[in-house]
Amino acid sequence: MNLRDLLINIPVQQSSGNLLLNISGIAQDSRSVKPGDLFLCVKGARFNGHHYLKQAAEAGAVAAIVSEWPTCDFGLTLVLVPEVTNPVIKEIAGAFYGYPDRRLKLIGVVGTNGKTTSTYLMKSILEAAGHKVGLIGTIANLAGDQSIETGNGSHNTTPGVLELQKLFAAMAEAGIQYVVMEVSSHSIAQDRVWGLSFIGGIFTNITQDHLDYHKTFAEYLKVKSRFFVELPQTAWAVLNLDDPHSNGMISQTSARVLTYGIEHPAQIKAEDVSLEHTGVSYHVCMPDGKIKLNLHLTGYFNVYNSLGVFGAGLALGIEPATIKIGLEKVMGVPGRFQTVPGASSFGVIVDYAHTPDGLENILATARRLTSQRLLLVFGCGGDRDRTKRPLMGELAAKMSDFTIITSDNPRTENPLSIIQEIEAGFKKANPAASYQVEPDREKAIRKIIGLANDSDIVIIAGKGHETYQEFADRTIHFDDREIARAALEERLNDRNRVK
Ligand SMILES: CC(=O)N[C@H]1[C@@H](OP(=O)(O)OP(=O)(O)OC[C@H]2O[C@@H](n3ccc(=O)[nH]c3=O)[C@H](O)[C@@H]2O)O[C@H](CO)[C@@H](O)[C@@H]1O[C@H](C)C(=O)N[C@@H](C)C(=O)N[C@H](CCC(=O)O)C(=O)O
Ligand SMILES: Nc1ncnc2c1ncn2[C@@H]1O[C@H](COP(=O)(O)OP(=O)(O)OP(=O)(O)O)[C@@H](O)[C@H]1O
Ligand SMILES: N[C@H](CCC[C@H](N)C(=O)O)C(=O)O
Ligand SMILES: [Mg+2]
Repeated sequence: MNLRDLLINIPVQQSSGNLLLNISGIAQDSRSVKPGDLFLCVKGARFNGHHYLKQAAEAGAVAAIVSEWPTCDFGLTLVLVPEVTNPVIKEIAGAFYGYPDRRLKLIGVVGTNGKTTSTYLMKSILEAAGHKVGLIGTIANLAGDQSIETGNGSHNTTPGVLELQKLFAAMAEAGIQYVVMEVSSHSIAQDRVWGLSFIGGIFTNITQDHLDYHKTFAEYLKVKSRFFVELPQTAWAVLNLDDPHSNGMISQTSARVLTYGIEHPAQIKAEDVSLEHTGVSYHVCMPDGKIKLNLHLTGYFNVYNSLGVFGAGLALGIEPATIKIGLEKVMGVPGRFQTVPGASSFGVIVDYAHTPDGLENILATARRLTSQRLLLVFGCGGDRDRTKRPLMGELAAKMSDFTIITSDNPRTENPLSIIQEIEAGFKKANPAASYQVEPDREKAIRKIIGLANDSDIVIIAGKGHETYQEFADRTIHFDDREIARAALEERLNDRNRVK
């Protein structure tokens, strides 16, 4: 495709070189440029892409879009625009990939907790209704059962505009009809989802997180609400009425609204909730009937996640019996209340709870599932919202019987400083609560598994499906589930030796 054809909707201020040259790909990171690419110079939060023009040219880029005219063109065709924003990138990438999002039905899931879980449930419902479904989110990007790599290595929940267009193109090519995607607050604030026509959206909840980025809760709420404000009249919005912030979204959206809840009088309600180790059952009460669900996912919060997607299924005209089949097919979501096999007399659960609300929910659920002790290992991520650390410490002190405070992706921070901030909340809430500090997460997991007695539940929180631990100078392979399994095996071998 020639460069000029990619610029049809772009306000070009100046250019040099051949605008008719062929473009074989688009990159916005010099490290991923391939020969024949168009390089987009983005001024980001940490770097200025204009400083990487030379590297891009050396990697084979043939042209670049800039917002600052460089002193040297490195042999590239240059195009000057006022700013290389995400909407500009969306236009260029859209033209390159043939506007793939227009060929897909997009459903967005917005909320602090429950997005990943909801997308897995929604995918299963749509598949039960006979559709080919894509999924975009924290754990993976999927076209049906096929995983699609974005190749940018950033592990974003909602990928950047360029990766999104690439993903949509691959999905459209694979015959996907619906795409269920997690829409993070960062992605709304940064216009990563700008210009996408969602057919509907689900709101799970909003509680404290990401104040490092959004600064205030009011701003965080405003950003999440923006998704619903921008939904067109033709779209639907399914909102959780038990979250008080849904009311503001309902009054601001022009989409068709459907509400769900347990406590408040919503259109779709859960009744007779029964929580077991193996799952949760309840009745969904709808305006025109009632249906019993037996989910393999457990936790009170999964009643909310499943109600939200149930509402979305109804909004799409799917029969309740089909929605039920889809929901009951889901055996689990990786790293979400995932039982580690190998412990016979006590339970070991790995969970992605990394917010105060997530931790509170997971501990409350586990408490209802044991008559014995609740043992917890957790930490908080570095270079992320610091204010959630003492709050999570506080919850651990109040809700678990014994806690080991450890590290969770310290990134550029000192692991012990993060732990101290958690510890401050812990001690303040319950000076008598017993705990230990062990910054080495592997040792912490081994230690807590060594301490478990019959019928206890061990919760390993914060990293869920993650297979890495990020430090200032390196990222290592790290999987809570692998370490817990190895620790359980060792414990068993040790006990057999003693016998
Ligand atoms: C702070 C933040 O959110 N940054 C996001 C943003 O990056 P940015 O545009 O600011 O980029 P930058 O790193 O300053 O670099 C500027 C430009 O220089 C380029 N560059 C840089 C270095 C180099 O050697 N060569 C080069 O060309 C970069 O590719 C980029 O184009 O846009 C990128 C593309 O969309 C994102 O990948 C990136 O996410 C970073 C990696 C990140 O960690 N984000 C987290 C906080 C995040 O977004 N999390 C949410 C989940 C939150 C939730 O739980 O709800 C998410 O959606 O993932
Ligand atoms: N509806 C919910 N309400 C509160 N907590 C929840 C809910 N659903 C899940 N959780 C808790 O939050 C954790 C993360 O769940 P999930 O991955 O589905 O959320 P997410 O919104 O995708 O998170 P992220 O923002 O990191 O992508 C779970 O492991 C569980 O502890
Ligand atoms: N989406 C969340 C994930 C946090 C997971 C936790 N393990 C951490 O690294 O802090 C975030 O980016 O804040
Ligand atoms: Mg997620």
